[in-house]
Amino acid sequence: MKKIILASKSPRRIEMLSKYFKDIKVYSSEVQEIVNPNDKPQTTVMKIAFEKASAGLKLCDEHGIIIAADTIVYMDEVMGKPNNIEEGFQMLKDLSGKKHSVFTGICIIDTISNKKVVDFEKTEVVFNELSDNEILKYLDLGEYIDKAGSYGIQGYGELLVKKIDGCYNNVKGLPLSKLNYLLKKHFSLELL
Ligand SMILES: Cc1cn([C@H]2C[C@H](O)[C@@H](COP(=O)(O)OP(=O)(O)OP(=O)(O)O)O2)c(=O)[nH]c1=O
Repeated sequence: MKKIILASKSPRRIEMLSKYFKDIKVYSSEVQEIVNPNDKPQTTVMKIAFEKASAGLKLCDEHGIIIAADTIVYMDEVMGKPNNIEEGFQMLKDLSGKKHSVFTGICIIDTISNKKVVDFEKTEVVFNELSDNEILKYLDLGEYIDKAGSYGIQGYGELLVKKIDGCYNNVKGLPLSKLNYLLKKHFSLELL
């Protein structure tokens, strides 16, 4: 069994992957997440996931399957992680009562064969109408800080969400079904 190497510091990604692979190796790949406004959102997340996996490849000193991902919220423009509470407030105000898309790019690299696969998943999310007071109460909980679009669907952010169409884990940052599909198809490996 090949070693699974996760090039991500995201606690959600570590937890989701650890459920299926007992002994994963984690490398925190610090890459500058550059967004070209002319790129489609799926191109943006695939490019960044590729950069993260490539940074992981440079850092790691053992062979295995490197997995990296990048998640953005998209509504007319890319929403990454907020830099401060004011940005968090503005993002949630913009998302209030509307539909947006969450894109996650995945990159998988086999360090021995050097095979590289990049793909993405998209989930549509509809938000409830949020009053300013509700937004402020949510921000006060602090969970917005390290999340694209300033919310976490897996946390108190569940109360902001009216409905979703697509993969739930994709919104959390790692579309496990798509990952399983890609591992099976390209690397003869599967989660179960
Ligand atoms: C929309 C949404 C995002 N997120 C998270 C998933 C991602 O971790 C994060 C977006 O940031 P990313 O840049 O994708 O990832 P990261 O910085 O957390 O980790 P790394 O670069 O080391 O891999 O937002 C949630 O946890 N829940 C949600 O509902």
